[in-house]
Amino acid sequence: ETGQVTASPEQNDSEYLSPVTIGGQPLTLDFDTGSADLWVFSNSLPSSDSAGHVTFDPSKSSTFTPYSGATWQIAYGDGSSATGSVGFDSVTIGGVTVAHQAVELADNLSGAFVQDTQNDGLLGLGFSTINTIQTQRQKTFFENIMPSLALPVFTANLQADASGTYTFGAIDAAQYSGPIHYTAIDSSAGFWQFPSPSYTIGSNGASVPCTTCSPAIADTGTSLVLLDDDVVAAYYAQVSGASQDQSQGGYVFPCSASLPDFGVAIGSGYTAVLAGKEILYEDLGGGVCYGGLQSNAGQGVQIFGDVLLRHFFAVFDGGAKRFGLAKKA
Ligand SMILES: N[C@H]1[C@H](O)[C@@H](Sc2ccccc2)[C@@H]2OC[C@H]1O2
Repeated sequence: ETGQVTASPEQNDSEYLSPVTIGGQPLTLDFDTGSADLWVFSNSLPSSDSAGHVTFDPSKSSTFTPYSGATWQIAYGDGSSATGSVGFDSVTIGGVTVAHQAVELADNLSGAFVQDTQNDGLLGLGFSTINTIQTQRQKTFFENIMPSLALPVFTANLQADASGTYTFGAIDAAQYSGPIHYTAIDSSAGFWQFPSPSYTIGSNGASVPCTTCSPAIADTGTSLVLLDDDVVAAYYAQVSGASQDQSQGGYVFPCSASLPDFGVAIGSGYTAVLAGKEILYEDLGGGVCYGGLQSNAGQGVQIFGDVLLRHFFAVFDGGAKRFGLAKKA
């Protein structure tokens, strides 16, 4: 079987939200290849937290079964966090159903989630080695559905400022052109992780070997591209007027600045290049713009988020444990 759903951008393409049905209840979730928990706003949240969100009410689902005693607690790379209880229910995405999916019900959330009222929760598409359910971690939607899919894959075709697509079980030839450039992934840390041993700056920029560069992860739930400090410093050294602005939390530059192209190695065989203009992430006003490339604050991993992914067709191959990028159709 195969399934397909829309991926709708929030402001600045900061995240993408997709329709999911849980126990017959429609919710809008943020599909996140950088985590492995499926959690939803639930009616057990204080109304001050759930105001503006759609909440899942297990008592209204005829197929929900509590997982008594199980709990979960997650802390994300951006400092957000959530905790709660667990049950099992039927989860359908684009016509594809897992009958007995672990569904995590939030009963406590950090502010960023509360304020993000279009977002009713997250659907983790990472590897369940990092699922936070205790005392027994549970599988992701993709891991559960994989054996039933025509192909053990899902693809992300996110768009810049437009509605895109997640597809499960097929690599839709209508969505890309030319070859898909694959790299093997190492899932041992729970991510779609691969080496990124070089980068390029400028059109026809020479490839700069970076043997000490941190490995990269493909993370649909991260807005920006977060790079090792020396890489991001090398880029903005080529942008006149660029500076690190503590109050804005990163590199800013004059909106009129000329931005060089930037390419990152996807494994050792392919460099994904972003045009300079695609590096302008947000106009902060007053002629100051915020960059889509920022520091990973020494996290030891480079995070290739939506600023990169929205310019490519991305293949997450759970069968062959590989990640691939292609040009969009
Ligand atoms: N994988 C990512 C995850 O999806 C988000 S969680 C999130 C927080 C607030 C609003 C929306 C989502 C967080 O930022 C980077 C990393 O952690």
